[in-house]
Amino acid sequence: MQNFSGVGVSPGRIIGQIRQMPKPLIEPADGELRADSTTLDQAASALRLAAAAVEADLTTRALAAHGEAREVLEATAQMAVDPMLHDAAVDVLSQGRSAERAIWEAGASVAQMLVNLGGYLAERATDVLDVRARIVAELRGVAAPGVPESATPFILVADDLAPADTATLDPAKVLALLTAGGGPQSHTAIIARALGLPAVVAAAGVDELPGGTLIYLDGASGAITVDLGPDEIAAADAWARANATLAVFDGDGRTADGHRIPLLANVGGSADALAAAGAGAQGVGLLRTEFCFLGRDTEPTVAEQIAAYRGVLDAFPGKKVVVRTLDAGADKPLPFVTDATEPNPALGVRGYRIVGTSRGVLERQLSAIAAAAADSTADVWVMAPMISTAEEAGQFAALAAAAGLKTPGVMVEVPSAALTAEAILSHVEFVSLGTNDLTQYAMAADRQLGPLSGLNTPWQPAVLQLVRLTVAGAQAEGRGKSVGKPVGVCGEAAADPALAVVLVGLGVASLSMTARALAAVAAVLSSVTLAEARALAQLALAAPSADDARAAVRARLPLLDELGL
Ligand SMILES: C=C(OP(=O)(O)O)C(=O)O
Ligand SMILES: [Mg+2]
Repeated sequence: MQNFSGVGVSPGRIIGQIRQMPKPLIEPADGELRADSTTLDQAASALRLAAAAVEADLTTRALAAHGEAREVLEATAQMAVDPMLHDAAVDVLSQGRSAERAIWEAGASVAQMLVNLGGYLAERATDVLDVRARIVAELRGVAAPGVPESATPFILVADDLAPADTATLDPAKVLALLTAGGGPQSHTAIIARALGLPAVVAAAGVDELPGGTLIYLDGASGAITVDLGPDEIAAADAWARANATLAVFDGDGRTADGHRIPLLANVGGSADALAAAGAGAQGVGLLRTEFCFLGRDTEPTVAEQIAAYRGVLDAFPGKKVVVRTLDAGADKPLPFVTDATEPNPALGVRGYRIVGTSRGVLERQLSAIAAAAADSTADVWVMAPMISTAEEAGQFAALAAAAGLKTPGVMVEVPSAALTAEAILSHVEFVSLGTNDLTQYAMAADRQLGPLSGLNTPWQPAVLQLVRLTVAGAQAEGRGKSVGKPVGVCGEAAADPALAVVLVGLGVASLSMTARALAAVAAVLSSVTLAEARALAQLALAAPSADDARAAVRARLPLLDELGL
């Protein structure tokens, strides 16, 4: 059978059987009619049988689950045989519609009714829609939507994974992720790194592989091998051994000659923060506050915000925590601030820009951050996303000061900010490079698109130059002062151990990443002196292409191969 190649986005070499994520269910056509040969009674009983099968399946899964997951599955199982849903479907059936169309329409009207009732019941609307899709799949004899069930661990293969799919992944069951679509900064890639799962994206054709196929996946090189030999078995064994040594970070990021580089964590809420603290993170370099409120239709109250931020601060007493104000828009829309009709959301009202369109939201958020900080021993820094000009940085600093926050900073994730870093830093205390967006905007390549993954890498010469210019801007701003203002990195580039060394060589003062990457980055960083890191940075800057830069640096970091990174 043919081998495949994609873009490696989360390292790890693994052999396992694949399970295909079912294709998204297609809605039964509006007006789809029942076959003439099927009576109303026959259609109603087919519907009842399909619903009972869905109930049985969900109940079996509930029995194997624990805690909250069990309760959710039990409740969803009951929903499958809910008499109100069934009666509504029979009503539609009696108008001559097919069983699939009947349950589809009945599910929509029951879900709408729950939404109208509001509160807890409104939250059940998604369960009804999930159950309706499962019943349609059962009636059609195709696999139910969602992550497939399996008694044994497997490599999950999909076209691409949505945030809702990745949220239900069980890391004990899923060995690795492999997608035909998606890009290096897509949700699949970010979640894989956060869960520590090896992953390859943009491997065209893998979604056609038969379920159960045994494959070898290399999450660093992007290679997928279907014809396994002794080399693949040895590589997977070596990775399993090396991975065990990469499980611990001693909480002190430094180069071989003892130059300290704090290694911080990117988190989306208190659960992440607790895990990051457990993994030795020296603080939080990026709290993505929008992740605390994804899916909310309304602005969280100040009290709700204080509680969410306090949960993160409490995990890091006495340590630095950089709280980023809402970065809503583009790939992270929040209905209460995002205009869903924007023609070009990545270039739209995103991040800090909501200050001009959603009056008071930023001010209320800053006051919530200040209140949470006042109650905490954490060293709270506050940072604005999507800053394009020095004026915006100045306005943000003024708003932060008005809220009583002392350490304002901004992200450098738009090329204009990198080019004007000196002026920006005259207004704020620090900057943090968001290499995910900086790459997307420098290369004019949507960060979510697999076909553009060659452009969309922070190894691109243009992106490395923008990092260099940002550091140069900070140095110019600090000239004549006893201490300069720090430039950190909180984009995914910091989680790539080879690139982390280059960033340090370019003059970056701290690195923030998914907690899972801390140990690997710390190990590789401590294998080079600062002078060696600087030499590697020069090598990368001099390379004619992203691939050349990566290959030249990797060739001089033998530890990467030894550790399977
Ligand atoms: C860290 C970044 O922000 P986000 O990924 O949340 O857009 C970035 O753009 O690099
Ligand atoms: Mg960003």
